[in-house]
Amino acid sequence: MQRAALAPVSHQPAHAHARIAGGTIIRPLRHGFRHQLPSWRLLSHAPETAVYGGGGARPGHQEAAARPVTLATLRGKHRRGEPITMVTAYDYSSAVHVDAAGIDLILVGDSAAMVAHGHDNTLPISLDLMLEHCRAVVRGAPRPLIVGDLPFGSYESSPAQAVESAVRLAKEGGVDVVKMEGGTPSRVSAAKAIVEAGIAVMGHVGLTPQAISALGGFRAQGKTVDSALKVVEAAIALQDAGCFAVVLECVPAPVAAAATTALQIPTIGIGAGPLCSGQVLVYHDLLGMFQSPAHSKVTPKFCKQFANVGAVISKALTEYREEVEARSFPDAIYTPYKMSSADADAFANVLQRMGFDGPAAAAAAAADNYSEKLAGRKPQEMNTNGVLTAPATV
Ligand SMILES: Nc1nc(=O)c2c([nH]1)NC[C@@H]1CN(c3ccc(C(=O)N[C@@H](CCC(=O)O)C(=O)O)cc3)CN21
Ligand SMILES: CC(C)C(=O)C(=O)O
Repeated sequence: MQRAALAPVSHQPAHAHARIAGGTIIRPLRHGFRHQLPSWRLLSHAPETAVYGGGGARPGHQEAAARPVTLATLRGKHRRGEPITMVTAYDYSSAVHVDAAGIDLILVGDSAAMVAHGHDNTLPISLDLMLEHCRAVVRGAPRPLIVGDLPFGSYESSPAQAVESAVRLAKEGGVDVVKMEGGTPSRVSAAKAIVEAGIAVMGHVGLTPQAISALGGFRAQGKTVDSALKVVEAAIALQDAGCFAVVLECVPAPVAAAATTALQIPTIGIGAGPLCSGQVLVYHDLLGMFQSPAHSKVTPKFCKQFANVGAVISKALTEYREEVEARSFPDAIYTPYKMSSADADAFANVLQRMGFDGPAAAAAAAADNYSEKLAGRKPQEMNTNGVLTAPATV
């Protein structure tokens, strides 16, 4: 599939990895792997209709026509003043939904520690666990650019440690780019080292949740002149280090506006107001996944709930429980595997001859209701042991 857009070769180090080859933008990491390892060719057991495992990238599949988002796509949007969209995802099914919604970027965020694993903050998640989340998301979303979050403890010690961890996210996690928190000189050096290693970096300033200990909680940043200047300066330093974009988290709108105007690269806001180049929200927050009073207390107030998915899930689960308890599920429609009545009779006879009278009677009674001769007809009432209590009526 020939991709149409041709990006100008950038002078910026962060963009250097979007190579041009024969008029086609090659995504060096995730899509590079896909082209080397086409699962539908190498796996003889892959069904013709394979969907899991990246069916979307398969030639001839309708989604193969969709052009994957690249750094060049983002640069184009930013140049034209078009907002950039980003959402977190942590697993295959959420990634499928985010891809289908046409979102530009997926962040496999370390917020997974909280929303997927139930921790109170983002510190506990390991690089190995982040890699599992990244791999699942990559399989679900062939179109968006995928950002892997460097977790706490995986990049602070040295630029070498940062490069090592970023390489693992790209190589083992299959992500396109990485994100790291902070704009102090040591973080800027780490960002520069990762970019020089050939992996594009998204910066993250303002509220950096991995610094919860030093910040004294999930607190908005940049609310005084000094701290506002620090946020903007950190963003500029990250740009100079070669970052292709910067997340601005929990800062007042004037701070975000100043940073967005000062930078040549896009800013992605969360709790930073509308004057950013793009926006990001946590998947579970925007869907309204957590409804309990305890959870709504820790849902940031900047988050709009675009749906009430948690209520839909709770209702469905409750109805399922009630129907199983009432033995109204599964009924005949959801009991699809049929035995011929001849086989069912023979089966009951064999059981009886072996001395299993109870099981023989149960099999015969079930055959009256669920064998092929009555396929699709209404099941009979069962007693509390799950045994049919009346012969089938037509
Ligand atoms: N579900 C979820 N959504 C997020 O946006 C998110 C996470 N988890 N985990 C990682 C970080 C932590 N984030 C947070 C968490 C809490 C507040 C919060 O409670 N903020 C206060 C305001 C604090 C202040 O005024 O200084 C609020 O009431 O919104 C903000 C950002 C954003 N990120
Ligand atoms: C809140 C966003 C920006 C993030 O870093 C995460 O989800 O981990």
